[in-house]
Amino acid sequence: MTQIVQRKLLIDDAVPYAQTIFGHLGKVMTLPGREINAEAVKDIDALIVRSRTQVNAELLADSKVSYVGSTVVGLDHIDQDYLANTQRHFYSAQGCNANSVAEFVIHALILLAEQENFDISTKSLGIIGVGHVGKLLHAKAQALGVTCLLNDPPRAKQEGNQGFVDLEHALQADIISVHTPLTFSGADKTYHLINSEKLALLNPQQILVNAARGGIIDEQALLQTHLKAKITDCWENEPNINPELIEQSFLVSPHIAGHSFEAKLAGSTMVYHDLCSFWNEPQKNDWQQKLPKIPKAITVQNAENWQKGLFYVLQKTHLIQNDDQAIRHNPSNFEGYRRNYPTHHEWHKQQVKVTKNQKLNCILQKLNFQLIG
Ligand SMILES: NC(=O)c1ccc[n+]([C@@H]2O[C@H](COP(=O)([O-])OP(=O)(O)OC[C@H]3O[C@@H](n4cnc5c(N)ncnc54)[C@H](O)[C@@H]3O)[C@@H](O)[C@H]2O)c1
Ligand SMILES: O=C(O)[C@H](O)[C@H](O)COP(=O)(O)O
Repeated sequence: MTQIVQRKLLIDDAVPYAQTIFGHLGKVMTLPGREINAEAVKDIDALIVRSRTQVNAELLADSKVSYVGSTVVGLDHIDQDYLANTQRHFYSAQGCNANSVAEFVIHALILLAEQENFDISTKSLGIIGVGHVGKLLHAKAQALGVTCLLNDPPRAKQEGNQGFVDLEHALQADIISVHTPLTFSGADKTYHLINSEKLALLNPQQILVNAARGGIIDEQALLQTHLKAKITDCWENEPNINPELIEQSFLVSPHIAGHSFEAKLAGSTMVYHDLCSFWNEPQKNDWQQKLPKIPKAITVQNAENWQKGLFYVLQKTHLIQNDDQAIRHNPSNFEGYRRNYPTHHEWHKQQVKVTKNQKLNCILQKLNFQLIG
């Protein structure tokens, strides 16, 4: 009689619904991403990580892992050459959290606009890196009437310069938001892309957002740069973040821009589908019926203007100030807060009932809210 050997999966315990989604494929074990080590993966067939596990020879050399899935987008923690050279299958959920990040950036900017009393539609936005996140941010910013300057040399080389500007030009925008990967080599490497020389081009009226990766902006140089506002979701040396940058930032958060419920679930689902096909197993999607219901509708009444109405709606979907407060006075809470991050939903899941303000209706529609009655 042939004995069926059950496959073993080790999954970062921050992957939502790990057991529910992957359970039928084998024995599921979970560990915090930072605790996944060579000993833990020795006997594992499929390793599924987020961003906190360094996946390289040191981790995998003594293991039988043949499949590595990443339910996030950044690749700076994965030695892809090693995986390819050792014939290990690798898949990452590219694009899974792009909408979450784009929504986070727009929300942060509307919060700033309301607190500083300016009209966002009068501002220009320089988007550095126009991939999954950058494209969605561009579309949402355009919906608000914001003029965008797009910088993406790798795309410009492939597609032609039309529609793109160089970095120095993009850095002239009122607001600059960085959305490149963190890379350390090649013609377009991004490590300290925004260095002291580039920061010296900025003036005290500009706003700089980093929801991409710590290290793309030179943090030491940033600390010497006076700006209207710094919005910091990604940091050098996470989770040991720089208290001075906290103090200097208008809004801080513990690397959660991509942490909407839908984004996390999309990451898990994309890896699950890939693993099913790698193991030639049929997909089971019945777990989707167990997901939480859509949040209740938001009603906007008598908004003074479209920006105030939009701000009201955004705050009902997600109080991003809570993310700030969670670490501002207690930076050691960085990792704990993001690991137990409160659920919030993306705008396309949210019903909104608006009265009278046609412009607000139109903008909410362009931002993919569900307008009712
Ligand atoms: N804060 C978060 O929670 C969060 C969530 C998702 C992604 N991220 C980070 O954001 C990055 C972007 O995500 P994405 O899904 O848009 O990735 P993507 O690969 O779809 O897009 C990245 C874009 O950056 C461009 N690029 C590369 N080098 C560049 C350079 N030197 N200058 C300008 N552009 C350059 C690429 O050509 C590409 O178009 C990820 O690599 C990840 O590190 C952070
Ligand atoms: O790279 C990404 O996709 C994002 O930065 C993502 O939010 C990181 O996820 P983490 O494992 O750190 O929660």
